[in-house]
Amino acid sequence: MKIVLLGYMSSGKSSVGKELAKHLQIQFVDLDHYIETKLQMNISEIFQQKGEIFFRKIENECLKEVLDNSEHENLVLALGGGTPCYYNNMELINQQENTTSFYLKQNIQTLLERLWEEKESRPLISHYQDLFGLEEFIRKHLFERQFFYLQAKHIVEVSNLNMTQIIETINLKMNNK
Ligand SMILES: Nc1ncnc2c1ncn2[C@@H]1O[C@H](COP(=O)(O)OP(=O)(O)O)[C@@H](O)[C@H]1O
Ligand SMILES: O=C(O)C1=C[C@@H](OP(=O)(O)O)[C@@H](O)[C@H](O)C1
Ligand SMILES: [Mg+2]
Repeated sequence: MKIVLLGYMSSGKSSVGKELAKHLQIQFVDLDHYIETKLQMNISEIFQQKGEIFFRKIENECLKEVLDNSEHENLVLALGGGTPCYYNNMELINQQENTTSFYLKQNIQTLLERLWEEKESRPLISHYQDLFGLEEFIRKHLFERQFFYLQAKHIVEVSNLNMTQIIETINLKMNNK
């Protein structure tokens, strides 16, 4: 079984993915980390030196590579926040056999607090100098992206859940289907 986690920046995809894979004792791949290893550059360097269009192309290629790799039969895959919104990435995920997807739906306030603390590592928002500007961006961006996120097979409202509860909820939803 392949489990794909998607959602907005800082919704918890990478952290939940790592814990979920540990819990299920299966392999974990973080798509951003996979790209960084492949290119020997971090995400910020890729955006700065190669641009976002290049990043989206590599992201699409790496997604296909991970999904098609027969060594990754059982896998938790954490996407980047933008992965579902480019190319036919959601179609690739939803058409993949033995694969299910979860949208980690987080509230704006938590996203804002986390992203304000961690904006330096995220090139799309690193230039924001005030909270109001960042909040306005997140609201508009999430509104645009939600269309793609809602194509996930399952939605997990993570706002009021701790890590253990998120993992429990994912397991429950997976076993009911
Ligand atoms: N369930 C959680 N409870 C508290 N903090 C969390 C939780 N999930 C993620 N975080 C924190 O939120 C930040 C963003 O998480 P991360 O996993 O990097 O999100 P994403 O991969 O979706 O961008 C990190 O600082 C992480 O420690
Ligand atoms: O939302 C996005 O477009 C991005 C999200 C990031 O991943 P996280 O969602 O893990 O921060 C990373 O892929 C890149 O900075 C672009
Ligand atoms: Mg991440």
